[in-house]
Amino acid sequence: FSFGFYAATCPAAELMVRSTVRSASSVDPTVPGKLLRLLFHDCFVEGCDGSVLVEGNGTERSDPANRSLGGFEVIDSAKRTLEIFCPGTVSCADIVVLAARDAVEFTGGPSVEVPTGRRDGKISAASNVRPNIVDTSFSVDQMMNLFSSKGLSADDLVILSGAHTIGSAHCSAFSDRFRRNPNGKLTLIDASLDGAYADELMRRCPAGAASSATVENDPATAFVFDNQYYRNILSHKGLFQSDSVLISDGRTRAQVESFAKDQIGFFENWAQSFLKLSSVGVKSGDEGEIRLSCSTNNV
Ligand code: HEM
Ligand SMILES: [Ca+2]
Ligand SMILES: [Ca+2]
Repeated sequence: FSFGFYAATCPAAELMVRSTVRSASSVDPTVPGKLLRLLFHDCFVEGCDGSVLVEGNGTERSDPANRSLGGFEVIDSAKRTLEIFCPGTVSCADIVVLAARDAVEFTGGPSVEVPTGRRDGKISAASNVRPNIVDTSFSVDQMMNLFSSKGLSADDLVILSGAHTIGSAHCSAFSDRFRRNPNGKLTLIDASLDGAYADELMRRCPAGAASSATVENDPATAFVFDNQYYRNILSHKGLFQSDSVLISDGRTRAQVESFAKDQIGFFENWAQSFLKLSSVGVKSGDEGEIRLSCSTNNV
């Protein structure tokens, strides 16, 4: 597990992932957000080992908490290219990390050099998902505990939550923060939410909205990786409860305020925290395997 792990065995590996991510993102601007979230959900369950990619009954990917993940076809497509030029060499776990790294860069975020050489895990169990993934209802304490179990700090929590500067969410992820009264008016259940913003969210997620309806995480600059997320939460327009609570806790509020004013500082910190996230529970050496297809374990 090191920088340039494929320099001898597949020198163009990072370039091939990059060009796959670039072309997929130019066709579909929702791709970067999906790829970035995929990394989070991979690394928090069994480490960054591609376990989230495996298809089938009872796998992580089949768990309801992972139903709204996307970007799998981009990973598969990069893997297909890599299998042509460097068969059996580049892990799916690395492709997930490289794709997330590129997604951030292509949307205007910092470029981060990442070590490679992660091996693909052989275990992917739906029952591992819920205990390891943060729910939007979590308190700052609960989030800090889960992050700390992955070797990540309270600062990492604030910094990595900045990922919500791109991408989108299904109505069900935040609809419990307000309620529509019979007269059509809104009652705030989560009083920390800006009323006008909640009205807008209710309009975008009307009763009987398709379950596929989505809202942008950061409506101001939805497709730009910037520090707008922190300004949103300071103005009580964090989309998830788990975003809003970051300013109600003394241990996280100062960081939010500082990143809201300082994009360069956010980018520098992002690079560090991204490296930490992408190193969680990495398998190397003779652990795991190099999958031939990202959606199935080798037979
Ligand atoms: C800290 C606790 C976190 C919670 C509670 C949380 C929760 C969520 C939820 C509920 C969604 C919406 C999913 C949907 O309905 O489609 C979402 C989207 C997203 N999350 Fe998080 N998240 C957290 C941290 C992170 C981290 C650490 C990252 C990456 C570093 C991340 C990246 C994203 C991205 C990019 C999206 C947009 C996905 C898309 O566009 O499809 N999140 N998150
Ligand atoms: Ca994993
Ligand atoms: Ca943004």
